[in-house]
This record gives sequence, structure tokens and C-alpha cells, in this order.
Amino acid sequence: MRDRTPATGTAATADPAVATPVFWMRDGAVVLGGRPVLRGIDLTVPRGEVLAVLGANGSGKSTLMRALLGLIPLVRGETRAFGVPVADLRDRHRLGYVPQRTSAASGIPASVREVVASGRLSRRPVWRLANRADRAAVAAALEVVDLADRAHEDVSDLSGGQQQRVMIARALAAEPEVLVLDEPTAGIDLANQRALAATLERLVADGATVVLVAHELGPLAPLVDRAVVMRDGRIAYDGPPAGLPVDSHGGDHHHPHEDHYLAPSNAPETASPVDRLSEPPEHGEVP
Ligand SMILES: Nc1ncnc2c1ncn2[C@@H]1O[C@H](COP(=O)(O)OP(=O)(O)OP(=O)(O)O)[C@@H](O)[C@H]1O
Repeated sequence: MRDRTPATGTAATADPAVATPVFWMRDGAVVLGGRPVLRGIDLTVPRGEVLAVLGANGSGKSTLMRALLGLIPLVRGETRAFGVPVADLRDRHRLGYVPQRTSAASGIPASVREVVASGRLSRRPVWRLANRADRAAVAAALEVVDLADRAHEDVSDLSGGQQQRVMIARALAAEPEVLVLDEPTAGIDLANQRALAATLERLVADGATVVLVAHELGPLAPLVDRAVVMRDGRIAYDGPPAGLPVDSHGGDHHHPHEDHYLAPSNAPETASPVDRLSEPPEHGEVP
């Protein structure tokens, strides 16, 4: 885990803007197609945190991301972003989102720079031409994902991992305060996973908050402050990555480092620790 002492010192917590969590959900429930998909979700994501959301296929990870971002409504409970009900958040560009399995290539020829620049549109009215600040933000986003030298290439000529980085740069071009990444490492080779980890490390060092969905943390593991494991639409574990239950990656495949995540306090007795954690844990006060 990273040493976060400087970012969470007295000066930082004294500032109410910093003390307000990025996301705050209480008793969140979502129904899709008549089925309960999320239930009783209590989750607070403080500023500067790197939160990993793990769990089996269909456990509700993507739905949780979309509910936090206000893209799907809750049938019960409440979600706030930066202290306000997420539906009322005016500055949507503060929330950066890279959805699951998106290709940067639309079929229409577009350069890497054009795709990244499209992410800037949430910051400016469509009738205003890109100004110096817009161009600087696009250039900075390309630098962060290490694709500045590919800016003029057609995105469809890039590998899947590079296209994923284009989509991250597209989100970064809006200069968001939080980046929500849904399975950014799925189907991505190790070299691109490492590049992504380096990118996120730079962003977090600059004060960004990151919420990412993953099946396996891989090279992202050292960045992660906290892990949440979803199971059947509920939070089954919420705590340090070192205490992750052994089947947190879904149990459909074994990761060679899973045993490393087992802490003595979570050692199973007769059942999986997830089975014993049927109720969501207690959280902090309402902001
Ligand atoms: N639009 C929808 N209508 C009905 N059911 C849905 C809809 N979207 C998702 N679901 C169901 O909700 C459950 C949770 O889906 P979700 O995509 O959030 O899971 P996930 O943990 O992200 O899965 P994966 O790891 O496969 O991406 C699944 O059972 C899914 O089939």
C-alpha cells in the first residue's frame, strides 16, 4: 500500500472541500429488469483514495460504478458526489469515467488526438472553438498515458491496450477529480497493465481519486489503498487489500498471488470469510 501520510495530514483534513468525500452512498439499491442488482450499499470514497472493487461476474461491480456516477437511479438510498446528490451535480466533468470494454475506434477514421480531444467537450460549449487551455489539457492527457508520440495515428491502428489508454486520456482531458475505471486491465497485456499502473500512480500523486473495477489487481496492487468485494449485489468485504478473502476474484480462476492477500483475521473456519460477512460493515458519519 502507498504511504499516504502527506495527503491526509492535518492541513488536508482541516479543509472542508478535502474532507467532503468524493462519493458517498447510503443504503443504495438498484433494480434492473425487475431484478435487485444492488442492495444495502454503504460506501464512502474519500479524496485521494485508490479503491479497487472486486467480485465475481455479475456481482454488481459495473452497476455500482454507474450508480455512483448517477448514470442509473437508486430505487432506495442516496448517492452524493462531492457532497451533493449526484443527480444535482452541475460540474459533471469532475467525474471521469472509462466504461468497461470500450474500444477507442468507432469505425469512423479518427486520430488519437481527436478522440482524446472529444473528452474535452464536457468542459466547453460546442460552439466555442478549442482554446489554449483545451489544447494543453489534451496534450497533458496524452503525455500521462504515454501516447503523445502516437497522437496523429488512427486509433484503429493501436492495440487494445493502447486504445484503453486512449480512452483513459479522453477521460483525463476533462481534468476530472476522480477517475472511475471499469475493468481497465481486462484483456490487456502485462506491459500495458504496467503502463496503466504508472499512469495512475502519477495521477494519484497529483491528488486524483481513483475507483477501479478489477478481477485481478496485478501491477495495480501496490497502488490500491482499499478493496471492496461485491457478492450478489452487496458489499461482502471492505478493507485493506492485505485482508482480501481468498475467493474475492470470483473463484472462477486461481491467481498465483491470491494467498498473499489472506490475512490471519480472515482465515476461514468452516466457511469462506465472504459467507460470514453477509452484512455490510459500519462506515463513518454522514458528511
Ligand atoms: N440492463 C440490465 N437489465 C437487467 N439486468 C441487468 C442489466 N444490467 C446488468 N444486469 C444484471 O445485473 C447483475 C450485475 O451486473 P453488473 O454488470 O453490474 O455485474 P459485474 O459485477 O460488473 O459483472 P462483470 O464482472 O461480468 O462485468 C448481473 O446479473 C446482470 O445480468
